[in-house]
Amino acid sequence: MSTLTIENVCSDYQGQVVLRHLNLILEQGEIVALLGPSGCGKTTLLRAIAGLQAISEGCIRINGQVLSGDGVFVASEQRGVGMIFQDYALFPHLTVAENILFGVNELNRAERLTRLEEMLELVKLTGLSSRYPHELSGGQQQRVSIARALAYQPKLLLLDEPFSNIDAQVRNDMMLEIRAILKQRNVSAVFVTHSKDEAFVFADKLALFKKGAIIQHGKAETLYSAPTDRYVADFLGSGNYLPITVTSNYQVQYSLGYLNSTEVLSLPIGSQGHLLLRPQQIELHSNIEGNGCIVQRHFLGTVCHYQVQIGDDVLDINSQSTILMPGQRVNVVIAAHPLVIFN
Ligand SMILES: Nc1ncnc2c1ncn2[C@@H]1O[C@H](COP(=O)(O)OP(=O)(O)OP(=O)(O)O)[C@@H](O)[C@H]1O
Repeated sequence: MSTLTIENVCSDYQGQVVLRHLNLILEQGEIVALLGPSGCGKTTLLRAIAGLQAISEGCIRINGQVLSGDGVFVASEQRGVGMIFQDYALFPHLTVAENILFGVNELNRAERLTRLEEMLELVKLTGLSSRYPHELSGGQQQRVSIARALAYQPKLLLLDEPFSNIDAQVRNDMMLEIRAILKQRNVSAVFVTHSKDEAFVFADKLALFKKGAIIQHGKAETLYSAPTDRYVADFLGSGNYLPITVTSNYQVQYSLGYLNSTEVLSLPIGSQGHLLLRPQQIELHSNIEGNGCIVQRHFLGTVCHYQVQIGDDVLDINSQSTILMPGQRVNVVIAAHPLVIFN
């Protein structure tokens, strides 16, 4: 059974529509990132799942039980949902132990202690149970908020930009660490972020928002390499768009020749469009009679970013070859792959 089902959900603030017919299914143990620019409705959906925001249409279910919709509205505290916020929202006057056990009411004293020890070990804070939040680092405070959310064994965890206050240098490790904790306990989670990089690291699937609607939902790799439109393609990474004409089910023509697709093209033969090429999908080979010319070079550490003129187009290309210099001629090679074309 799926953990969370969002079906045709709409929501508004005083008549102003902010969520438009959203559909999303989250399987047990899956982590989905609600991704999109500021103001597109990510937090509103999270709040609707938590029972902090009414919906005007559709239905939200957890493990088959209707929580919002069909004339039903289950109160937030009865939904079995844990929340982790950007600012951790710890109680400053309570110790780590008291914070973690705050929502755990049904256990006796011995069971509470066992639960506390288990949580402290899980988030690697054993020995710090009597400290107060101000005596912890930002990362430790975030781990307390995770322990608190997991301590009462929620059916679903909701995370609202939980890493945006964490130093960039430790953020990646922290995301991997928390992801491992959720995977270890098979917790399903919905994670709000406006950062594609965070979504790639933390989530199994992405739901990309645009103005209150989900434009595409699926594995990060699918959205990156097979985006359904330019909005998705551009949100997830930079790209070049080459004008092309489809010449067969597996081939297109561009200004310098032909390119082959390893999958059948969706556009009919004769149609025109723009081919998406990610900067790393183009190879460069030094060649004094080559079809391209380096116009700019920018060293980025693991790769070099080049701008290369071919015909009338300037392409952005990332290459591991760092020895090419502006003015040098190169051969631009685009290997056959599943071509993505927008018309
Ligand atoms: N309490 C409110 N009253 C009226 N409008 C609101 C309220 N909260 C949010 N909105 C509006 O609803 C829309 C969606 O907001 P929401 O907070 O869900 O976006 P978001 O994608 O989470 O943005 P961010 O990444 O900036 O947090 C925005 O246009 C916002 O201005």
